[in-house]
Amino acid sequence: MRILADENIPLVHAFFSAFGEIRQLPGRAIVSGSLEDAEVLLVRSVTRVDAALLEGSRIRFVGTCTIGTDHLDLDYLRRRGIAWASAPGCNARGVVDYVLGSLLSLAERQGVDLASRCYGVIGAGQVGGRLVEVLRGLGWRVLICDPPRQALERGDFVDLPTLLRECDVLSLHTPLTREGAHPTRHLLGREQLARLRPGTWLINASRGAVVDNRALREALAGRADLQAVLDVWEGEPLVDVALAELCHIATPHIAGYSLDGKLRGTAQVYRVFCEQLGMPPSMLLDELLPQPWLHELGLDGGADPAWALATLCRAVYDPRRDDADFRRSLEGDEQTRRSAFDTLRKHYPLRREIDGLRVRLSGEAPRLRQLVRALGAELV
Ligand SMILES: NC(=O)c1ccc[n+]([C@@H]2O[C@H](COP(=O)([O-])OP(=O)(O)OC[C@H]3O[C@@H](n4cnc5c(N)ncnc54)[C@H](O)[C@@H]3O)[C@@H](O)[C@H]2O)c1
Ligand SMILES: O=C(O)[C@H](O)[C@H](O)COP(=O)(O)O
Repeated sequence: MRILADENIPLVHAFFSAFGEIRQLPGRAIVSGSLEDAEVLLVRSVTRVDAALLEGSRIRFVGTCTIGTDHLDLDYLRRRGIAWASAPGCNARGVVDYVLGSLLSLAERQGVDLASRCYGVIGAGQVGGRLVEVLRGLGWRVLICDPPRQALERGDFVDLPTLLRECDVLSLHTPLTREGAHPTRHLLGREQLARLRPGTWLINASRGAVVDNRALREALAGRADLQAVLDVWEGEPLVDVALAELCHIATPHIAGYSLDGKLRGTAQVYRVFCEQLGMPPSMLLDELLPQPWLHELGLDGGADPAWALATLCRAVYDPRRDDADFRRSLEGDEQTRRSAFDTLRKHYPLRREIDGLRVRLSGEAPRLRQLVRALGAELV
């Protein structure tokens, strides 16, 4: 069996070499002429998988080691009887860590108490749902807008206008969709952005086009009170530099780039592939994941909770590091900037997730215990 894989899929050899010969290419270089006689295609989000790529090929399985599937033409795959798999939830925790790090940075810059803000989560699936749990676990006020879930469940949901009216922080976690009852392309357009409360913080770590980037640039340029954190951009890998410069944090689509999340993505697709072949999976992710370099941390029970929150989150990840690297790459001509975007992602530094952290607390410290639990770290 011949397998063609994006070169940025970690451990692809460990998981897939037993099935056949693996050839690797940069994701953007996977085009129709490069498939040759491959039967299995393993991609990440930068490869558009549709008729233009697959027509006339021998591909019979497509695996994307990502949560998002907007780069796959699923109707075409179904029509052609091509089996496919994605990796639901694989890097959700990494995105939550990114959002927490961004909130800490915004709070520090603006001298704001995070507990005093009202949070609006738009899209409460694997990522947004976990974020809601963490924020509510910290005792903060959270409103959720998720019309598809609202239509199916009886629950505590609000519509988008209510969310825009009530919330000081908006965090977007929807897929990018253009059709259906609740399309998300330009979900936040000029009209919605004009309705943001004074001092709103807007975080987008979903897909660039969920927010109208041009309208956002104009809104940020016209209102100094708004703050934006953007990990995803319309037109990636080319980014609107003026928009990036107006953002509090700007990063090259790395919110979910924890090592754990990336490896989970490979492992999840591997498991579906084994199922397709009717074979029991023999590789276990836990045996391949290295120990985190920081796996235990001690906190005094008398520590200030706000300080403890920042210390625990930043012990694992601080998005200001990625923001600084990205800003240095926003120079040069278009081609230079496109390739800098991809290079930063290809050589992304090692990062782990907060739920791999063990925290030793001295004394009773009920508030700190609640905080550690809310973050998903383990109390020892
Ligand atoms: N920046 C990154 O690194 C990164 C990492 C992971 C995922 N993502 C993106 O985040 C998206 C969400 O990931 P997930 O794992 O939570 O997906 P998910 O499918 O588990 O959840 C998406 C949620 O959005 C809701 N939704 C759909 N349309 C909506 C609308 N119009 N308004 C409000 N809610 C709506 C769905 O009902 C669902 O609950 C992915 O599709 C992907 O594009 C980005
Ligand atoms: O959908 C996802 O899982 C994320 O957006 C993922 O982190 C994208 O990373 P890429 O596939 O572009 O490497």
